[in-house]
Amino acid sequence: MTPVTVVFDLDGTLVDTGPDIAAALNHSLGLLGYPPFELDDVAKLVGHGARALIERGLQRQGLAASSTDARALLDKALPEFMRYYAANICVGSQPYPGVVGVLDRLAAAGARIGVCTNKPHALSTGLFEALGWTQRFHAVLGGDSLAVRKPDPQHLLETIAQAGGDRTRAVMVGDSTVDVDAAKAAGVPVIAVAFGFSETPATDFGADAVIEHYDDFDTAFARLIG
Ligand SMILES: O=C(O)COP(=O)(O)O
Ligand SMILES: [Mg+2]
Repeated sequence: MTPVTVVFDLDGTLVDTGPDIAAALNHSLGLLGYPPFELDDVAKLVGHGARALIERGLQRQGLAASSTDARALLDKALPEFMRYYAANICVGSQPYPGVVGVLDRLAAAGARIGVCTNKPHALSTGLFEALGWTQRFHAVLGGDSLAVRKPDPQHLLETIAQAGGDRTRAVMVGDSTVDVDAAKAAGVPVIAVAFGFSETPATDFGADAVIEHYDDFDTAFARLIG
């Protein structure tokens, strides 16, 4: 039988990366003279990749995203964000409680495991190296791996394919609307985690299941995959 494929989002789903994203954002915008953001505020800006994060950060500082000033500042801040974050990729980041057990159980059961993230690919693999997780995943597709990204379903479908799986035997796990929207458009059942980075409650995403903790993963997963 075709093996089951489980595709995880990264930020806010596998790993609480908030502290290191906040440090890199505050560093890069701090160099341009902006005051630091609180951790909770940064979490609300994450989900659409590094460029969007800085754009949204500048917006919160009162700069219209389309203005010439904002674009010039973005061009300065983005390389500095990437440099600082790559050098400090796993200082305060922590896997969510119970996630290692879930990954271990899925691997033991022969599942294909993929990561579909809007985080740049190099930062994603850098984080997995720092955590000693590189061998856990059959495919990792970042926000810059394809010409499209979540919520485009192709990002998820390509992750499933590269993991060696099949769309008809797959589940997506994510913390934001872009994850759920990509999964729905791809026709893949989706579990939303309620503990990630989202401005809106996970129960509003329209996911097939919502879990508050990875202790509840196995039950939700069994119900969806049959
Ligand atoms: O880095 C981001 O903006 C989003 O990353 P995610 O897709 O893993 O949540
Ligand atoms: Mg996420």
